[in-house]
Amino acid sequence: MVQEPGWGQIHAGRVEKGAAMKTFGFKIDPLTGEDYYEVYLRGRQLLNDSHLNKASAFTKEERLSLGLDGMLRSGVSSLDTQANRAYEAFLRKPDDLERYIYLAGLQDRSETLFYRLLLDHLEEMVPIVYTPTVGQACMQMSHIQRRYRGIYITPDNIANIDQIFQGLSQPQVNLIVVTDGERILGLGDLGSDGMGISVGKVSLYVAVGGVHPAVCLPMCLDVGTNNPRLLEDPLYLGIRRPRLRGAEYEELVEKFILGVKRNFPGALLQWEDFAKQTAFKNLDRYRERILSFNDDIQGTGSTALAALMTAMRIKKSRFQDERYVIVGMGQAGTGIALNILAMLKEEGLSAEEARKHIFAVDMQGLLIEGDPLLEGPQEPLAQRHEAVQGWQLDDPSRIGLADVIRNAHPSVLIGVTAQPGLFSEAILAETAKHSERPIVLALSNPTHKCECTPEAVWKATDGKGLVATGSPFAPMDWKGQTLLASQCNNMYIFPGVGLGALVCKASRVTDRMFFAASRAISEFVTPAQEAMGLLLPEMKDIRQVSAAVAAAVGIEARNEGLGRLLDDSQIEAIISKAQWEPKYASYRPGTIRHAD
Ligand SMILES: O=C([O-])CC(=O)C(=O)O
Ligand SMILES: [Mg+2]
Repeated sequence: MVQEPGWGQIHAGRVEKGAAMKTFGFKIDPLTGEDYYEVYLRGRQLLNDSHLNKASAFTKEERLSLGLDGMLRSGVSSLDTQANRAYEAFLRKPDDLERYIYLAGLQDRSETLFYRLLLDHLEEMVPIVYTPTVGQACMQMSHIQRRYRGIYITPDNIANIDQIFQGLSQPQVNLIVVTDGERILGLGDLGSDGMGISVGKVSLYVAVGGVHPAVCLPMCLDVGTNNPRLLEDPLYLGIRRPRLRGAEYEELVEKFILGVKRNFPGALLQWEDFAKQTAFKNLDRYRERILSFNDDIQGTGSTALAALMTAMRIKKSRFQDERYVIVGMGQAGTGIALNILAMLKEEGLSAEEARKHIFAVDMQGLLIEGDPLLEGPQEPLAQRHEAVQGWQLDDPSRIGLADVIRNAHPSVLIGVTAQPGLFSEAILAETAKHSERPIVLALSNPTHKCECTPEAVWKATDGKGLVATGSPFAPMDWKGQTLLASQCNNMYIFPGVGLGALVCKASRVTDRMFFAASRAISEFVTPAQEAMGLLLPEMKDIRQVSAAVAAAVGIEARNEGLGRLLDDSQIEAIISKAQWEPKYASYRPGTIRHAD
């Protein structure tokens, strides 16, 4: 008789001493070399496990050997047929939020089927499980919550972090995406409703990067919220109190990091959607102590760098031939500006020379040395007083964007402000006066927050401007030619960086690895795509782009002495083998083992 483990048995039935029972293990048959999963669940529990459930795709043999007889309708569907059935259901949903809820439900039922469907309809579904609909879902998460996914750490349970991690049933954890929900996309503090963003990023790690879904863990540090809408909402499911701050917050983060290191040594941690100050502090404090990076600072910064690299190639110019204005010194703006600074230095400019090329504008106007509002990472981006002497200003108390355009003649405009229309007709016309082929990155999301449309740039520059935007825009015909604007989103970077760092066992994620990733992305853009104005690859190629990014990261890790010592072709081969494809593994019933 097949034994179905009950609760007590699950906790007593430990595969390793001190660990909860795993639901399955990755195995290879030594005789045949076949890969298979040794499955420890039976019957209804197997059907309820999203990593293992095949539903109608369980074969007749599996139904008998895994205690499923009678629990399924007799028809056996292939994964493709299941995906067709699921697509029909998806299309029946009336709006994007309902489509999100449907896909979340599907992911809870069968990860393999969810990822098959997502990969088959990537361009249609990425905007649902990810930006922009994931934002809408996070706004209402306590109202649409279905099954829980991932792990919530709170001030009340941080002391039990080891038990919590050891209670996970997945076979291993290699990748963690964590948020504290304080700055979700451009939507502000969403408390632990922000878990949706960790879940969405993990979905892209799997679909786009090819990381195995059973080794990923979305996490949320629920440390309260300062959002009155949530605090007053009777349905809100997070901790109902103001955010933990200062030493208490830092202590919790420290215990969290130590918990991750103790339980999952070698795992990669992605910081996601923290508020700016916390984001920089955590990155700085932990990047040498744990394999980690910040997606909003480094990920977005590197995607923008890739777009700029392509633009330079199209223009046949170097970074030092351009002058840059970056408006909005949040995480993305600062990350982009620091990357440009690094490229200028790589081209041989001194820090002082490089500084002269960058005009960073925030709330207070152009950043100038000595400004008491300057934050740590912004110091090398502030202009010297001499650089702006003699400028003609609209208002002598503040140097605004229009002043910078008129006096400094920048050829690259980067907006990360969430101020729609900031790059007005007048701004674009003035820019075009001094630069025949300006580069404009209007990165604010969603669409209605964009600093300008691609069309406005092409109108101001007679179709010569090079544009990328945060949200997707339709192509445009310009004098018989099709012009395109790329979507500049960190999804081009993080899945590949994560895959490369993990597979090549990097001990840290360095800035040079991000540069290598940016180069790999830019090199993926073909001359034909460049001719249409694309600065980044097309979404349909994103899985191969992620493999190229992963290989570039692995090679750079090796070169820096931080990763596996393999030659380039070996690295490419292990990356391509590592990319998980959504298809059903074969299962063999394993014996449920008990702790001694
Ligand atoms: O998730 C995205 O689309 C980009 C991102 O990291 C953010 O806006 O915070
Ligand atoms: Mg983010």
